[in-house]
Amino acid sequence: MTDRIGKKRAKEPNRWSNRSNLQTDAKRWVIKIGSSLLTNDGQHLDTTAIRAWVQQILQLHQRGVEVVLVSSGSVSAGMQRLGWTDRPVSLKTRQAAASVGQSALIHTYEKMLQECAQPENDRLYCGQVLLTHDDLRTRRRYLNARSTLRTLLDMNVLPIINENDVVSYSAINLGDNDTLAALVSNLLDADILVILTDQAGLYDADPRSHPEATLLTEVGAGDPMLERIAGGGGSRVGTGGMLAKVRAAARAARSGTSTIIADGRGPEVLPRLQQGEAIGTFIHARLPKLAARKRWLAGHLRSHGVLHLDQGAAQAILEEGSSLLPVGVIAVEGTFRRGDLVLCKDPLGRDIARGLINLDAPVAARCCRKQSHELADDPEVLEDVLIHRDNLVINDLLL
Ligand SMILES: Nc1ncnc2c1ncn2[C@@H]1O[C@H](COP(=O)(O)OP(=O)(O)O)[C@@H](O)[C@H]1O
Ligand SMILES: N[C@@H](CCC(=O)OP(=O)(O)O)C(=O)O
Repeated sequence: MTDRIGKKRAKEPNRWSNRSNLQTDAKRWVIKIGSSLLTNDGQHLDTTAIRAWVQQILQLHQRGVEVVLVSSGSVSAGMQRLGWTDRPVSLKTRQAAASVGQSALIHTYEKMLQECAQPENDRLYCGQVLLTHDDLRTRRRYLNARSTLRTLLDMNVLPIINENDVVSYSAINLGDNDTLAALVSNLLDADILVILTDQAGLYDADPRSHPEATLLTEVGAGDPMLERIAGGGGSRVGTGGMLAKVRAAARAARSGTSTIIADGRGPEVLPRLQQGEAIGTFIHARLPKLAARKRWLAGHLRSHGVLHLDQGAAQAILEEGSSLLPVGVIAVEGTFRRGDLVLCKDPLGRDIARGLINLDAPVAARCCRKQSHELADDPEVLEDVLIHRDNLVINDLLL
């Protein structure tokens, strides 16, 4: 198995972008810290380790990196507070432990952020975000979650995300936070997803049962080989295991986000990654972010409205790759909302493009034919571009 992977890897690095550059250039990071790492024996939060990660996150912040933290640990923290020694198995006891533990978990992060703050730097506050499966599947809630997270980032706040274990029930819960972290990476178009765990990265076999296993340094997301070597479920404490991490990397790659799996106990692991060091396993997204986004858009079947374009606007988006401005739109149809997919038609009624619109339908309707300066005083006109070119996919058949 090692040989097969070895041969493949020997050919592949040329096809991939330089990992060191990707790491140093990444401006928005989603960092996931798993249960196995956060706890001592699965029972207590390891506050010394949490302090070290908080210090590292503060360093990233100082270097202009936006960080979103996905942190497990609520069940373990709850066990600690409740004096339980065995991990709860029934859904209701697990939910109860999570309820008690989540506040302890956030309290620990807040305390560490306060203790590690440097007087010369602005204080970094954290905001708790608990998400369920439904929040990410339902378009409206998805957009709300995205907008809240973006606002927190704009306000320079560290969002700390966990699954809302108290209301998630087994049939629909995400289960492991690797999946949640990948979905959040898609939601926010993260530049990089860093999954910190209790191993140095992804090995060609489970290092617990195969001490001779070799660490893989660079692989491609979605390679079926990875699922085979990633073994089954997680450790005694963790939920998803390496398999969930490999699948999360494939999911993150859909938005062009590459993933790093690394040892969370490694000294200064986050700042060193940010400086481009080759630590852990780098899972390349293969497609650049913009191409991944456009592919996702192209596959999005359901449109919520239509924009009728004049000839100038049709030409500008088809031939010059421009964004769509309100001045080139003659009329709008449909009851779409900001963030929905809409079709663009030219004066002959042909579907020439599809894209994500920046305004709700009534606001878009009153912007038609108007120049940007005519819209400057309208508080509901949140953007002067109707569809940004990065969110626009042209109908190739017409070119
Ligand atoms: N190929 C592999 N490489 C590395 N670890 C593996 C592999 N296959 C299975 N594992 C196991 O996955 C565990 C990490 O997953 P998990 O316990 O869910 O961690 P976390 O709580 O950090 O999400 C490791 O401790 C390791 O035993
Ligand atoms: N939401 C749960 C975490 C679930 C879990 O263990 O996930 P993971 O750390 O990915 O193995 C908690 O906070 O305890």
